[in-house]
This record gives sequence, C-alpha cells and structure tokens, in this order.
Amino acid sequence: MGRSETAAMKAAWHALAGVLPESRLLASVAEFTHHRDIDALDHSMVLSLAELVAVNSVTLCKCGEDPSHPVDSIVVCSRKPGPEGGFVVEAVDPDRDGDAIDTIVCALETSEAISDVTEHGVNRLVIPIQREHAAIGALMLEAEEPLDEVRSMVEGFARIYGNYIALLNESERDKLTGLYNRRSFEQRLQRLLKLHRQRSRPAPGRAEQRHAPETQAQLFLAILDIDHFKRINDTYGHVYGDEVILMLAQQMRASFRQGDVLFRFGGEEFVILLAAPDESAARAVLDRFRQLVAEHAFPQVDHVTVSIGYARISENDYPEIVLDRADKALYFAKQNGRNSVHGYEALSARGELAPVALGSIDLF
Ligand SMILES: Nc1nc2c(ncn2[C@@H]2O[C@H](COP(=O)(O)OP(=O)(O)OP(=O)(O)O)[C@@H](O)[C@H]2O)c(=O)[nH]1
Repeated sequence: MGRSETAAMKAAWHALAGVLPESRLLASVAEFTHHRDIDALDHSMVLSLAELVAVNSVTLCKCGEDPSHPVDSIVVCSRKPGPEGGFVVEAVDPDRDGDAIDTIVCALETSEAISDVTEHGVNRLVIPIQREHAAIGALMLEAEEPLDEVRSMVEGFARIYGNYIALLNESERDKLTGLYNRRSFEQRLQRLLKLHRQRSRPAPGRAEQRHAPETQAQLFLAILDIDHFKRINDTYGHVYGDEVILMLAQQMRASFRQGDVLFRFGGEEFVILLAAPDESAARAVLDRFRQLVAEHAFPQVDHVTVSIGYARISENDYPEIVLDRADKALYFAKQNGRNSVHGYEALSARGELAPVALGSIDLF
C-alpha cells in the first residue's frame, strides 16, 4: 500500500473512531476486510455497517464498465420485519427503477454526498465511494432518525472499502496488459451470467425495455492466440514480443464493446467473453478483430496474425466445458492455416472436429 493510501486509511479510521467505540469499529472492519472474494466482501460490508448503525437498510451500488448501465451491481442489507429483528442481505436487479436509484446515480455522477428525506419521511444518506477522483460506487443508508451523526463514519467505511476493493481489483489484473487475469476468470464469468440473466428476465412494467435486441443477446467465449509467436520472440527478442502482446491488448480494449470482458490467460493467449445477438454476429465481431490485427503494422515485427476459436455459453455450462469447446475450435484454426475464426457449434455440426486430446490450455 502506498503512502497516500496509508494516510487515507488513517483519516478514514479517525472518522470512524469519533463516533463508536474503537473495539466495535475494529471488529467490523476486520470482519469485512478478511474476505478475498468481492461478492462476500460486499455482503459483509453492508451487514457490518447495518449492525453498527441503527438503520432500516444499507445499500451498496457499484458502477460497471458499461456506460449504458451506470449501476452494475446492487447489494441491499435490510432489517427483517417482525420481532426477531436481524438483517437480510440480498443482491438485487441493477437495472431497477426508483427514486432511491435515481438519487444514487446522481451521487455517482457528481461524486457528492446527498442527504435528504424521502416523501415517506425516511432519512437517507448517500456517500460516493471514490477511487482516483471518480466514484466507483456509493453507499446509501435509510433510517427513521437523521443520519448526520454517522455521516463521517459512513465516509470512513466508504474510504476503507474503496481502498480495499482497489487492492482486490489489482490482484485480478494481468500486470503487462491490465486485462483481467486467468485467476479471475471463473468469478467474472459467473458475474456476467448473473447480470445477463437479470437483464433478460422480463420485469413487471418493463417488458418492452427488456426485449430490446441488445438485452436479448447470447453470450460467447472466444480464445485468441497469436500465430507463430515463438518465431516473433526468436527473431526480434522478448522485448518486441511483449510489445506485440501489449499492443494487441490495447487493440482489444479499443475494438470490443465495454460490456465485453477481456482476459490475458497467459503467454500469447487471450479470452474474450462477449454478447452478440446470435452466432453469426459473434463470428462477425471476432473476424473483424482478426482482420484489424492482420492489417496493423506492429513496430519492427510488422505483420502479426491471430487465430480465434469460440463457443456459445449456455446457462448451465461449466466454465471448463466452454473453454474446452472454444479451445477445440482454436485448435482447428491452428491446424487449418491460422489467421482465421472458427466456432465450435458450426464445426461440430459439419462433423469437422476430429477427437482431440484436451486442448493446450490447462483446465482448472
Ligand atoms: N515475449 C513473450 N513471450 C512469451 C510470453 N509468454 C509466452 N511466451 C512465448 O510464446 C511462445 C508460444 O509459442 P507456442 O506455444 O509454440 O506457439 P506459437 O509459436 O505462437 O505457434 P502457434 O500458436 O502454433 O501459432 C513461446 O515461445 C513462449 O516462450 C510473454 O509474456 N512474453
């Protein structure tokens, strides 16, 4: 952790310690920061905060990378009705409408805290979670009593959470390219599937929006591998090899849509999770990228080509099965001239997939 992050942690801690006994705060922060899994961290953080402060609910909203959907995930911890008390934590539809969501989006856009009272007389406090001068999410508390006293404490929680999530996010990234690494693949895939399910499920009163072509998309997994990369390394050296990997990753970021998820799986192998209306559209997107790479002049190395294999992701597929299918299609591309895109379903429908040993990738 850098010096500025340590200072931010200290400031956050003082803000928290001003309101509640240090031992309780310490226990709460220790409880939620022991999680390494981001979903578990989110659940634990809202629960810790709800238990510390007398509130009706604590909501954590996080921004996604897709600007058409400013809120990517929402976790709500709310007080259980009835005499037994306690709280329940649940993930809710990030596309839902409502005054609360509008208020959160407003706090996200302005990066300013909002304190107001709803038309039902509920006190509401929204604190943005900042990371490098941008809001990456927000915490919203709703309570019967005014929340002014706990504001600095909630700001402290938001700062600690923001710092901690940045550390976790860094561990999910490949150091050379900044793309997601292989370790984060399964969790990212599960998250994407969940989001996809939520977006394609018709909601009352929103049926028309849900049936927009974009939300009807299917998911595909593609594996992209640079052709004859060993030759590039051997001819020009590893520094130029790394440069090719880096430039390719930049081209991927620029070419694929923001909702698509990009990974460097290791070496010269990349994985793309993309949404497309159907198989031929997925193929067209991937083939356009293949062509873009083939036409690009890389420094020194000049022309580089890539081979791509892809497969559809169905709701209940195990990740390793889909990876294996895409890998078989990639293997076919490598055996049949490289610089091409092949889909597993089309190849198997044509009976062109000879039985092969498990592909070049190590499954989990
Ligand atoms: N520069 C660089 N090279 C790497 C990196 N990771 C793996 N490599 C090299 O990438 C090469 C991959 O070679 P192969 O798996 O034989 O495949 P290829 O030469 O691309 O041939 P095809 O995939 O069959 O087209 C090896 O020489 C590895 O040493 C990296 O991070 N940087």
